[in-house]
Amino acid sequence: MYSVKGLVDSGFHQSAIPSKFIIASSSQEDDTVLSQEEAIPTIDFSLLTSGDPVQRSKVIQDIGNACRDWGIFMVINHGVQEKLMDDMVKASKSFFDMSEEEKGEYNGKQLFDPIRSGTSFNVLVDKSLFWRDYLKVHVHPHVNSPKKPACYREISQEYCKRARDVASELLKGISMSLGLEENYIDKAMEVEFGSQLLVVNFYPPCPQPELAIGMPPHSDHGLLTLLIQNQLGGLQVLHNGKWVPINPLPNSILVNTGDHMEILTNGKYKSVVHRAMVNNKANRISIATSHGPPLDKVVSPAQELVDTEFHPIAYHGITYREYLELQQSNELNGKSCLDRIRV
Ligand SMILES: O=C(O)CCC(=O)C(=O)O
Ligand SMILES: [Fe+2]
Repeated sequence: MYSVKGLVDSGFHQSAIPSKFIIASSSQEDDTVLSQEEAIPTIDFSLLTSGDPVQRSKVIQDIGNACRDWGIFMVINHGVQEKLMDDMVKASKSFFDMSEEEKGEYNGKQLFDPIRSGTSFNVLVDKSLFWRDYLKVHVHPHVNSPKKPACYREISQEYCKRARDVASELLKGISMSLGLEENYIDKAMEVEFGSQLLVVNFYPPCPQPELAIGMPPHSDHGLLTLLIQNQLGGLQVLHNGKWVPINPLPNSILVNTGDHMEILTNGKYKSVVHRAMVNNKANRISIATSHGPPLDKVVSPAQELVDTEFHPIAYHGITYREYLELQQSNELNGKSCLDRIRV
Protein backbone atom coordinates (compact mmCIF):
# COMPACT_ATOMS: atom_id res chain seq x y z
CA MET A 1 0.00 0.00 0.00
CA TYR A 2 1.33 3.40 -0.98
CA SER A 3 -1.20 5.64 0.62
CA VAL A 4 -4.39 5.83 2.63
CA LYS A 5 -6.05 7.42 -0.38
CA GLY A 6 -4.92 4.47 -2.49
CA LEU A 7 -6.47 2.12 0.05
CA VAL A 8 -9.76 4.01 0.07
CA ASP A 9 -9.84 4.34 -3.74
CA SER A 10 -9.06 0.67 -4.25
CA GLY A 11 -12.69 -0.12 -3.55
CA PHE A 12 -12.20 -0.63 0.11
CA HIS A 13 -15.80 -0.50 1.23
CA GLN A 14 -15.60 -2.54 4.35
CA SER A 15 -16.83 -1.10 7.56
CA ALA A 16 -13.70 -2.13 9.46
CA ILE A 17 -10.36 -0.43 8.91
CA PRO A 18 -7.20 -2.59 8.66
CA SER A 19 -5.87 -3.33 12.13
CA LYS A 20 -2.58 -1.51 11.56
CA PHE A 21 -4.54 1.77 11.63
CA ILE A 22 -6.16 1.08 14.99
CA ILE A 23 -4.50 3.19 17.62
CA ALA A 24 -4.20 2.17 21.27
CA SER A 25 -7.54 2.93 22.88
CA SER A 26 -6.09 5.10 25.62
CA SER A 27 -4.79 7.50 22.98
CA GLN A 28 -8.24 8.83 22.24
CA GLU A 29 -10.96 7.55 24.48
CA ASP A 30 -9.69 8.57 27.89
CA ASP A 31 -9.02 12.11 26.85
CA THR A 32 -11.38 14.86 27.68
CA VAL A 33 -12.55 16.72 24.64
CA LEU A 34 -14.36 19.92 25.34
CA SER A 35 -17.71 19.70 23.61
CA GLN A 36 -18.31 23.38 23.95
CA GLU A 37 -15.72 24.95 21.77
CA GLU A 38 -13.46 27.23 23.74
CA ALA A 39 -12.39 30.20 21.70
CA ILE A 40 -8.74 30.50 20.83
CA PRO A 41 -7.43 34.08 20.63
CA THR A 42 -8.07 36.02 17.42
CA ILE A 43 -5.41 38.39 16.16
CA ASP A 44 -6.27 41.14 13.70
CA PHE A 45 -3.10 41.25 11.62
CA SER A 46 -4.01 44.57 10.00
CA LEU A 47 -3.56 46.29 13.39
CA LEU A 48 0.02 45.09 13.48
CA THR A 49 0.84 46.80 10.22
CA SER A 50 -1.58 49.76 10.22
CA GLY A 51 0.96 52.27 11.53
CA ASP A 52 -1.18 53.23 14.54
CA PRO A 53 1.21 52.85 17.50
CA VAL A 54 -1.54 52.43 20.11
CA GLN A 55 -3.27 49.65 18.17
CA ARG A 56 0.05 48.07 17.37
CA SER A 57 1.18 47.88 20.97
CA LYS A 58 -2.22 46.46 21.98
CA VAL A 59 -2.07 43.72 19.35
CA ILE A 60 1.55 42.92 20.25
CA GLN A 61 0.41 42.40 23.82
CA ASP A 62 -2.43 40.17 22.58
CA ILE A 63 0.03 38.12 20.50
CA GLY A 64 2.29 37.71 23.53
CA ASN A 65 -0.63 36.58 25.69
CA ALA A 66 -1.79 34.16 22.97
CA CYS A 67 1.71 32.64 22.72
CA ARG A 68 2.04 32.35 26.47
CA ASP A 69 -1.46 31.09 27.30
CA TRP A 70 -2.41 29.06 24.23
CA GLY A 71 0.40 28.59 21.73
CA ILE A 72 -2.19 28.94 18.98
CA PHE A 73 -4.20 31.83 17.62
CA MET A 74 -6.34 32.64 14.62
CA VAL A 75 -5.12 35.44 12.37
CA ILE A 76 -7.67 37.51 10.46
CA ASN A 77 -7.16 40.39 7.99
CA HIS A 78 -3.76 38.94 7.12
CA GLY A 79 -3.81 40.22 3.55
CA VAL A 80 -3.28 36.84 1.89
CA GLN A 81 -5.87 36.69 -0.87
CA GLU A 82 -8.77 34.35 -0.35
CA LYS A 83 -8.39 33.13 -3.93
CA LEU A 84 -4.74 32.24 -3.39
CA MET A 85 -5.63 30.20 -0.32
CA ASP A 86 -8.46 28.45 -2.19
CA ASP A 87 -6.18 27.78 -5.15
CA MET A 88 -3.54 26.35 -2.81
CA VAL A 89 -6.09 23.93 -1.34
CA LYS A 90 -7.36 22.97 -4.81
CA ALA A 91 -3.86 22.45 -6.21
CA SER A 92 -3.01 20.31 -3.19
CA LYS A 93 -6.10 18.21 -3.77
CA SER A 94 -5.03 17.79 -7.41
CA PHE A 95 -1.65 16.53 -6.24
CA PHE A 96 -3.26 13.78 -4.18
CA ASP A 97 -5.69 13.01 -7.01
CA MET A 98 -2.77 12.00 -9.24
CA SER A 99 -2.08 8.31 -9.72
CA GLU A 100 -0.03 6.40 -7.18
CA GLU A 101 2.68 6.11 -9.84
CA GLU A 102 2.87 9.83 -10.38
CA LYS A 103 3.02 10.54 -6.65
CA GLY A 104 5.36 7.59 -6.23
CA GLU A 105 8.14 9.58 -7.83
CA TYR A 106 8.50 11.34 -4.49
CA ASN A 107 7.89 8.34 -2.30
CA GLY A 108 10.12 7.01 0.45
CA LYS A 109 12.82 9.61 0.09
CA GLN A 110 15.15 10.97 2.72
CA LEU A 111 14.26 13.64 5.27
CA PHE A 112 16.14 16.46 3.56
CA ASP A 113 15.17 15.60 0.03
CA PRO A 114 13.47 18.66 -1.41
CA ILE A 115 10.18 16.87 -2.06
CA ARG A 116 8.78 13.87 -0.27
CA SER A 117 5.35 12.28 -0.28
CA GLY A 118 4.15 9.38 1.77
CA THR A 119 1.77 8.15 4.39
CA SER A 120 1.59 8.11 8.21
CA PHE A 121 4.63 9.89 9.78
CA ASN A 122 7.57 7.53 9.62
CA VAL A 123 6.38 4.05 8.73
CA LEU A 124 9.65 2.62 10.08
CA VAL A 125 8.91 3.72 13.64
CA ASP A 126 5.14 4.40 13.83
CA LYS A 127 3.51 1.87 16.17
CA SER A 128 0.27 2.12 14.25
CA LEU A 129 -0.30 3.87 10.95
CA PHE A 130 -1.96 7.25 10.80
CA TRP A 131 -4.92 7.89 8.51
CA ARG A 132 -3.00 10.53 6.64
CA ASP A 133 -1.06 11.00 3.42
CA TYR A 134 1.37 13.87 3.06
CA LEU A 135 3.42 15.94 0.70
CA LYS A 136 6.42 17.72 2.21
CA VAL A 137 8.38 20.28 0.25
CA HIS A 138 11.36 22.33 1.38
CA VAL A 139 10.32 25.65 -0.15
CA HIS A 140 12.87 28.07 1.31
CA PRO A 141 15.67 29.18 1.03
CA HIS A 142 15.63 27.07 -2.16
CA VAL A 143 12.39 26.97 -4.08
CA ASN A 144 11.10 23.49 -4.83
CA SER A 145 7.86 22.12 -6.17
CA PRO A 146 6.57 18.87 -7.61
CA LYS A 147 6.38 19.20 -11.41
CA LYS A 148 2.81 18.00 -11.45
CA PRO A 149 0.08 19.08 -11.29
CA ALA A 150 1.12 21.81 -13.69
CA CYS A 151 -0.38 24.64 -11.65
CA TYR A 152 1.37 23.63 -8.45
CA ARG A 153 4.65 25.49 -8.69
CA GLU A 154 3.26 28.95 -9.28
CA ILE A 155 0.49 28.71 -6.71
CA SER A 156 2.60 27.16 -3.97
CA GLN A 157 5.46 29.58 -4.59
CA GLU A 158 3.12 32.52 -4.24
CA TYR A 159 1.31 31.13 -1.21
CA CYS A 160 4.55 30.21 0.58
CA LYS A 161 5.98 33.67 -0.05
CA ARG A 162 2.88 35.29 1.42
CA ALA A 163 3.00 32.92 4.39
CA ARG A 164 6.64 33.94 4.99
CA ASP A 165 5.64 37.60 4.97
CA VAL A 166 2.91 36.99 7.54
CA ALA A 167 5.25 34.88 9.70
CA SER A 168 7.93 37.55 9.53
CA GLU A 169 5.57 40.30 10.74
CA LEU A 170 4.28 38.05 13.51
CA LEU A 171 7.85 37.31 14.62
CA LYS A 172 8.45 41.04 14.93
CA GLY A 173 5.39 41.31 17.14
CA ILE A 174 6.51 38.30 19.16
CA SER A 175 9.99 39.79 19.63
CA MET A 176 8.46 42.98 20.98
CA SER A 177 6.04 41.09 23.21
CA LEU A 178 9.13 39.57 24.84
CA GLY A 179 10.58 43.01 25.51
CA LEU A 180 13.14 42.52 22.75
CA GLU A 181 13.95 44.66 19.78
CA GLU A 182 11.52 44.27 16.85
CA ASN A 183 13.99 42.40 14.63
CA TYR A 184 15.48 40.33 17.43
CA ILE A 185 14.12 36.93 16.35
CA ASP A 186 14.66 37.74 12.69
CA LYS A 187 18.35 38.46 13.32
CA ALA A 188 19.00 35.81 15.96
CA MET A 189 17.37 33.08 13.85
CA GLU A 190 18.43 34.45 10.45
CA VAL A 191 14.82 34.09 9.40
CA GLU A 192 15.43 35.76 6.04
CA PHE A 193 17.56 32.79 5.02
CA GLY A 194 15.60 30.38 7.15
CA SER A 195 14.05 27.06 6.39
CA GLN A 196 10.42 26.89 5.37
CA LEU A 197 8.83 23.49 5.03
CA LEU A 198 5.47 23.07 3.34
CA VAL A 199 3.48 20.11 4.64
CA VAL A 200 0.23 19.19 2.96
CA ASN A 201 -1.86 16.71 4.91
CA PHE A 202 -4.55 14.68 3.18
CA TYR A 203 -6.99 12.79 5.38
CA PRO A 204 -9.43 10.64 3.38
CA PRO A 205 -12.78 9.76 4.97
CA CYS A 206 -12.31 6.96 7.49
CA PRO A 207 -15.09 4.40 8.10
CA GLN A 208 -14.15 4.12 11.79
CA PRO A 209 -12.87 7.56 12.74
CA GLU A 210 -12.99 6.79 16.47
CA LEU A 211 -10.38 4.03 16.07
CA ALA A 212 -7.89 5.89 13.90
CA ILE A 213 -6.03 9.17 14.04
CA GLY A 214 -4.81 11.56 11.36
CA MET A 215 -1.87 12.82 13.36
CA PRO A 216 -1.18 11.83 16.97
CA PRO A 217 -0.45 14.41 19.68
CA HIS A 218 2.73 16.28 18.82
CA SER A 219 4.33 19.69 18.79
CA ASP A 220 5.81 21.17 15.62
CA HIS A 221 9.44 21.92 14.98
CA GLY A 222 10.30 25.47 13.98
CA LEU A 223 9.37 28.85 15.40
CA LEU A 224 5.86 29.19 14.01
CA THR A 225 3.52 27.08 11.90
CA LEU A 226 0.87 28.69 9.70
CA LEU A 227 -2.04 26.41 8.83
CA ILE A 228 -4.96 26.65 6.44
CA GLN A 229 -7.51 23.94 5.73
CA ASN A 230 -10.50 23.08 3.58
CA GLN A 231 -13.06 24.07 6.21
CA LEU A 232 -13.43 20.65 7.75
CA GLY A 233 -12.73 20.40 11.45
CA GLY A 234 -10.26 17.90 12.84
CA LEU A 235 -7.53 19.87 14.56
CA GLN A 236 -7.53 19.81 18.35
CA VAL A 237 -5.11 21.50 20.72
CA LEU A 238 -4.23 20.56 24.27
CA HIS A 239 -5.09 23.46 26.54
CA ASN A 240 -5.03 23.21 30.33
CA GLY A 241 -5.09 19.42 30.07
CA LYS A 242 -8.12 19.27 27.77
CA TRP A 243 -8.45 18.85 24.02
CA VAL A 244 -10.03 21.86 22.39
CA PRO A 245 -11.47 21.37 18.87
CA ILE A 246 -10.47 24.18 16.54
CA ASN A 247 -12.88 25.40 13.87
CA PRO A 248 -11.28 28.46 12.32
CA LEU A 249 -13.23 31.17 10.51
CA PRO A 250 -13.20 30.91 6.72
CA ASN A 251 -10.16 32.69 5.22
CA SER A 252 -8.36 32.91 8.53
CA ILE A 253 -4.90 31.47 9.13
CA LEU A 254 -4.12 29.45 12.23
CA VAL A 255 -0.74 30.12 13.77
CA ASN A 256 0.91 27.95 16.38
CA THR A 257 4.15 28.08 18.30
CA GLY A 258 6.77 25.43 17.59
CA ASP A 259 9.53 23.81 19.61
CA HIS A 260 12.12 26.33 18.43
CA MET A 261 10.03 29.16 19.82
CA GLU A 262 10.03 27.33 23.14
CA ILE A 263 13.81 26.83 23.01
CA LEU A 264 14.55 30.40 21.93
CA THR A 265 12.30 31.93 24.59
CA ASN A 266 13.74 29.59 27.23
CA GLY A 267 10.26 28.14 27.82
CA LYS A 268 8.39 31.42 28.09
CA TYR A 269 6.34 30.62 24.98
CA LYS A 270 5.82 26.88 24.86
CA SER A 271 5.09 24.90 21.73
CA VAL A 272 1.50 23.73 21.65
CA VAL A 273 0.58 20.04 21.57
CA HIS A 274 -2.04 19.27 18.96
CA ARG A 275 -3.48 16.37 16.99
CA ALA A 276 -5.61 15.79 13.90
CA MET A 277 -8.75 13.69 14.13
CA VAL A 278 -10.35 12.06 11.09
CA ASN A 279 -13.96 11.97 9.94
CA ASN A 280 -16.10 9.52 7.98
CA LYS A 281 -17.63 12.04 5.58
CA ALA A 282 -15.14 13.81 3.34
CA ASN A 283 -11.50 14.40 2.50
CA ARG A 284 -9.88 16.85 4.84
CA ILE A 285 -6.88 18.82 3.62
CA SER A 286 -4.66 20.95 5.81
CA ILE A 287 -1.68 22.94 4.60
CA ALA A 288 1.00 23.82 7.10
CA THR A 289 4.13 25.88 6.59
CA SER A 290 6.73 25.79 9.32
CA HIS A 291 9.08 28.72 9.64
CA GLY A 292 12.45 28.16 11.21
CA PRO A 293 16.10 29.20 11.09
CA PRO A 294 18.58 27.94 8.48
CA LEU A 295 19.13 24.19 8.89
CA ASP A 296 22.65 24.57 10.27
CA LYS A 297 21.83 27.28 12.77
CA VAL A 298 22.29 26.28 16.40
CA VAL A 299 19.19 27.24 18.33
CA SER A 300 19.58 27.89 22.04
CA PRO A 301 17.75 30.11 24.53
CA ALA A 302 18.13 33.88 23.98
CA GLN A 303 20.58 35.20 26.56
CA GLU A 304 18.22 38.09 27.29
CA LEU A 305 15.67 35.57 28.58
CA VAL A 306 18.06 33.62 30.78
CA ASP A 307 19.19 34.51 34.29
CA THR A 308 20.71 32.20 36.85
CA GLU A 309 18.28 33.00 39.63
CA PHE A 310 14.77 32.90 38.15
CA HIS A 311 15.14 31.69 34.56
CA PRO A 312 18.05 29.26 34.39
CA ILE A 313 18.86 27.94 30.96
CA ALA A 314 16.33 25.22 30.19
CA TYR A 315 17.43 23.73 26.82
CA HIS A 316 20.66 22.62 25.23
CA GLY A 317 21.58 24.22 21.94
CA ILE A 318 21.07 22.05 18.86
CA THR A 319 21.09 22.76 15.14
CA TYR A 320 17.74 22.86 13.43
CA ARG A 321 18.94 20.07 11.16
CA GLU A 322 19.85 17.78 14.07
CA TYR A 323 16.54 18.52 15.71
CA LEU A 324 14.62 17.55 12.57
CA GLU A 325 16.62 14.35 12.36
CA LEU A 326 15.83 13.59 15.97
CA GLN A 327 12.12 14.18 15.45
CA GLN A 328 11.93 12.21 12.23
CA SER A 329 13.79 9.16 13.52
CA ASN A 330 11.54 8.73 16.54
CA GLU A 331 7.90 8.03 17.06
CA LEU A 332 5.81 11.22 16.93
CA ASN A 333 4.85 11.41 20.56
CA GLY A 334 3.84 14.63 22.31
CA LYS A 335 6.91 16.66 23.20
CA SER A 336 9.27 13.71 23.52
CA CYS A 337 11.74 15.26 21.10
CA LEU A 338 11.97 18.51 23.04
CA ASP A 339 12.30 16.53 26.27
CA ARG A 340 15.60 15.14 24.99
CA ILE A 341 17.25 18.52 24.95
CA ARG A 342 15.93 19.85 28.24
CA VAL A 343 18.71 20.75 30.67
O1 LIG B 1 -4.19 18.69 9.99
C1 LIG B 1 -4.05 19.46 10.93
O2 LIG B 1 -4.94 20.23 11.29
C2 LIG B 1 -2.76 19.48 11.71
C3 LIG B 1 -1.57 19.11 10.91
C4 LIG B 1 -0.32 19.14 11.74
O3 LIG B 1 -0.35 19.15 12.93
C5 LIG B 1 1.00 19.17 11.09
O4 LIG B 1 1.09 19.11 9.86
O5 LIG B 1 2.01 19.25 11.83
FE1 LIG C 1 1.54 19.80 13.73
